[in-house]
Amino acid sequence: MPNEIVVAGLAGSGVDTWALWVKIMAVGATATLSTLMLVFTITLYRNGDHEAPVALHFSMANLCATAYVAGDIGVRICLLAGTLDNVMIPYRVSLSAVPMALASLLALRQVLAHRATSRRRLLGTYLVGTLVAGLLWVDSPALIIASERYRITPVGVFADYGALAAPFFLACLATLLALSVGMLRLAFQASGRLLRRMTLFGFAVFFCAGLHDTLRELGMELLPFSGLTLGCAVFQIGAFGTMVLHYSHTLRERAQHDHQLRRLEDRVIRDPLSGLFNRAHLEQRLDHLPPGVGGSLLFIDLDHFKGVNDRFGHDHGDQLIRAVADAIRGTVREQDIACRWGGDEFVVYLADADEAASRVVVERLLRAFRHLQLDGTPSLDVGASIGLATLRDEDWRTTLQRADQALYQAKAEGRNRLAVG
Ligand SMILES: Nc1nc2c(ncn2[C@@H]2O[C@H](COP(=O)(O)OP(=O)(O)OP(=O)(O)O)[C@@H](O)[C@H]2O)c(=O)[nH]1
Repeated sequence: MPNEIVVAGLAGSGVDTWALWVKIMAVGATATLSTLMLVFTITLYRNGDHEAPVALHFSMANLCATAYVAGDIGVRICLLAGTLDNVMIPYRVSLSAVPMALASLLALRQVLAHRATSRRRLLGTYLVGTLVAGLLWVDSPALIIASERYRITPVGVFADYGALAAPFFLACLATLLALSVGMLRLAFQASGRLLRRMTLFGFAVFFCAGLHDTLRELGMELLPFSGLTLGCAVFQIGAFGTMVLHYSHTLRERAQHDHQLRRLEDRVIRDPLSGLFNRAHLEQRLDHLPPGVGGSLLFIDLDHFKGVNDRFGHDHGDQLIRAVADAIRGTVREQDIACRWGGDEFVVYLADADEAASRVVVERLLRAFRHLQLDGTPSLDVGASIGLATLRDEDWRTTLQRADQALYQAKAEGRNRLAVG
């Protein structure tokens, strides 16, 4: 049919620019969301998320939906531009997207039903979809599209169909129907899963739109526009929202998991009474100090601690250990390592501190220990004996032995003082 006659026929065909703008907005939304979904899918795969295959086939279906809408827009632009020479190209793009989308949805159904679906089976599904899509590009009265000719109706342009057209559209509809029923059953079994519920919703939208558009292609016009275009946009907006929710849920779960892991790690490396590091952790950290690193070790032992236990009871003794630990924590720096060595003994590694700097820290510690207040007791004048040794070119255990000897010296010299080893 000559173009002029076609364009003239379109003048009263109801092809309005508003419908074009709606479709352009729909394709903008679907294209953006498809891209975001694809990025999201890649992130799921990189994080080893078990929902990643679901997201992949879902994204594929969305990309096909985008191609469907884009092709549909191409047809409409050709109509408005009044040049129908190439209208069959976007028309075919749009129609080819249907079997491809169905293949993606079948693959989605397969992974939802059987997590361990073989790759060969999934590839087979996509191959069949591609072959059917390929048939749409062959002009033959025996196939789906008979020729390069088209039909003009009040709602748009339709291909000159071949013998397989009606079976093709009905097969697409039957596949959609079967998928919807299967999905319904799956969604019912896994009603708690947001992603699956969303799939169900998507199928409901797709099915209604697919039914409408199949009838429309077969000549029964219900609404003056293609339902799949808007159905795809609605579906994708919902699908993207679901993905965001799913991802935020995954992130929340991961944060909780990390928190629990940190708490467990803390239990392993900390002394439960004082909250300081335990001996094993200090030993491990000192074992991993780089060779030649500076610093010093303090060996602290409370004076007459047994007397506190005897006078005020074991609970007050525990309270004093906690108070001393707080005082140590409040005095040392972030990079230092303070540990409860055992009983009333504490060891502190002062990073990069020479003897002079360490003496300043010891002064502060002894001052902090004075007048520690425990519940229901008078202010305690807690004294501590401290042995100090700076790291040399030797094993840290040797340095600690020197600090320990210095501690005994401090005890011997009358307690509550510092001795350097
Ligand atoms: N309350 C309490 N007491 C503890 C804990 N661990 C050890 N002790 C007690 O701490 C006391 C340590 O006593 P000693 O090693 O004799 O030391 P001291 O009484 O401080 O005497 P000097 O070190 O010689 O000044 C012992 O009586 C232990 O039973 C604990 O976790 N809580």
